[in-house]
Amino acid sequence: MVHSLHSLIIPSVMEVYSEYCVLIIITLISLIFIIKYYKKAKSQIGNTKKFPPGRRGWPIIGDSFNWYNAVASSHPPCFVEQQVQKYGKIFSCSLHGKWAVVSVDPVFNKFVMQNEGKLFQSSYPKSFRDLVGKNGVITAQGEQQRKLHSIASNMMRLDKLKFHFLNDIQRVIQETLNNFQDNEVILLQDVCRKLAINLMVNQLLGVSSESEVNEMAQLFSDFVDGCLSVPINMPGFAYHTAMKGRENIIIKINKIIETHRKEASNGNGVIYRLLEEESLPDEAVADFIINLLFAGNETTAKTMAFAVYFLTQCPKAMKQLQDEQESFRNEKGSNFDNEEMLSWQDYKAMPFTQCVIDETLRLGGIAIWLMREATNDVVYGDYVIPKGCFVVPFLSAVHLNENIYDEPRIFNPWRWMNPENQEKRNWRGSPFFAPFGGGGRFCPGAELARLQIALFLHYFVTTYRWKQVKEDPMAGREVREYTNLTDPKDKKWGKGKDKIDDEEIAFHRMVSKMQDVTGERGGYLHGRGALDSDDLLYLKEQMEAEEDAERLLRRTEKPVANSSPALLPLPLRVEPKPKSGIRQQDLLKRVVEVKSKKPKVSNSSNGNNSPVLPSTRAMPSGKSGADNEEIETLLVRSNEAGDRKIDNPVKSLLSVYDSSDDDDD
Ligand code: HEM
Repeated sequence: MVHSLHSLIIPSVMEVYSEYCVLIIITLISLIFIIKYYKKAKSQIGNTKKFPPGRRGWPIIGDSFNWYNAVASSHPPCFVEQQVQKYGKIFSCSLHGKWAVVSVDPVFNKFVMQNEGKLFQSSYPKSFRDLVGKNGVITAQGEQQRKLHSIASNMMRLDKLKFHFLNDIQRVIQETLNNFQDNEVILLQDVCRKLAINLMVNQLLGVSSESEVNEMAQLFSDFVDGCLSVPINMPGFAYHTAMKGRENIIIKINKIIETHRKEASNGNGVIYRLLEEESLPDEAVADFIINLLFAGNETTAKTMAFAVYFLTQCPKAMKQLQDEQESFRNEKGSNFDNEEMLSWQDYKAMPFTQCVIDETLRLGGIAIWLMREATNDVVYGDYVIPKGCFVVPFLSAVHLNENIYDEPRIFNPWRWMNPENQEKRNWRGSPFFAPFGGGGRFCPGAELARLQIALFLHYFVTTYRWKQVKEDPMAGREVREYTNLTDPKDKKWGKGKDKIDDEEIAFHRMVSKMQDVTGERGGYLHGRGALDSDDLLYLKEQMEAEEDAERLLRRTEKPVANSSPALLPLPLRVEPKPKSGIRQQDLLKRVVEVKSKKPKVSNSSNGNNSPVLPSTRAMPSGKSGADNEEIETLLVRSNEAGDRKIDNPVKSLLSVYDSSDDDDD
């Protein structure tokens, strides 16, 4: 039984166990009901010859256990891949006593996402709806969902982020990281979780004082944990604590609303803009905030943690990212630590960091699959999907498909510099890369999440250092050299372009974008017959995204275009850093000297190897892939770029892997 949007996006091991518990409870209590439903569903399917093929699994339980074992494993799509080999890219199976059509077909996935609210809709159990609130965008359907979704998208639009969030995010990151004590042993995932929650509290509620942030963060944390638990609303159960957390959050939110109305107080949080710019009833305001909090918290935290994990496994990528990030500090000189922060221009000039984020989203499987229900009998190609059937676009399987990506289980941020991948890379509309979903439920927090992750990476890699205490055996299993995937010979565009060409491209893109928009939002348009402001907003966002991608490409192309093939591969180039003497390798060595007597740090043995996908589920959940292994990371703050002396030698100890599932409790 799926309990929450979170469980659809990032099932963790704890969640899997709670799924089992729920499954058993439901199976026992609802046996008769399920058998009835099963028979009904079967007769329905019996009548439709073209129901996608697939195995039926065990009675009632169907394939539920295989399914959850797979998504908790190091390679979530493994169950799906087996079925695909037997039955094709769209197949059926039985989950929780209900038929599910699972797809690894990018085009069908896009079709499902685009037809949200028309042929398909997301569906959640009542327990989850009660927890996140029925007035929030996640559980809302139809017109209400569209309205809330457009408010959320508008609040977190790219151009608003620079005014409302840029500096606040940096301040919260600095404060949160600085708060970890020297010699404190902290799991990396806990650092990221704490950080993500503090960011959410700050950005949604505009709360900035440390005590208030901590108080709200605790309530939020109770709430989020309960979303992943067995839905028993009795004292002692996490679900009950979460419901209490929800009540307390609502009390806080109502206080903010009251003070805002009485004293015209204003802050920088989304809530203030919501109150100023929109006219939602108070209870809808609370649910709106709670929904954003829920959807944006774990997703961002896990992406941050995965990014550091993958980078730690891949020293070349780490170095390139560190060089890119340190260049901003070098430009700003010693002012940086005191008063200056990264500017919007800086953020827009981080091509490699953006590649790292995209690669982390692709490989890390943050959004593994989406869950929908057919609202009608849907005919797609040769298939008929009966009304009421679950429909599961399995995004991760597309992201890890070797027919779509070269060496898909390798962390290779450079792949995104390859012009051939530029179209794929459009995470707003590409069928091949949809880490933020698509269609009417496309993640409204996507830009905010990317900004938070980029800024986190900046402060993390330029200000802290860490080391793996134990080696990851996975990294040694497959030894690979990075090869430059952006062979200049393959460059079809971007070279020698003149203005007219550019204009032509822009014009064509405009036309095709219009078609995309009318296609994607076709259902809405049919009713109204014309593009509305939402459509135009959407269109503008798409155009901006593409322009960004194009600018990024131009920037990233230059060095490759100018370098001869003999100098390839680009990622292997080692350049001295004139200003900042600090290098990850050096840092790691020195850290080892401080912490352990080992002559070499673990990642040096990793050398030029590109890490294989370790355990996409392992890092957040602490399970599988590297089950018994703990890679501890020593985090040390360096006070000044260029200062080779360690002023604060042992800031804190992080661990990339958690060897237990406890943290999800
Ligand atoms: C790396 C971080 C993130 C990832 C990978 C991610 C991914 C996704 C995905 C795949 C969906 C679509 C779910 C579906 O179609 O059923 C979604 C929806 C959503 N996301 Fe995100 N998200 C992230 C961060 C955020 C942040 C920071 C926020 C807000 C502060 C946010 C708010 C939402 C909301 C409100 C929805 C529901 C939209 C709707 O149902 O209309 N997300 N996210």
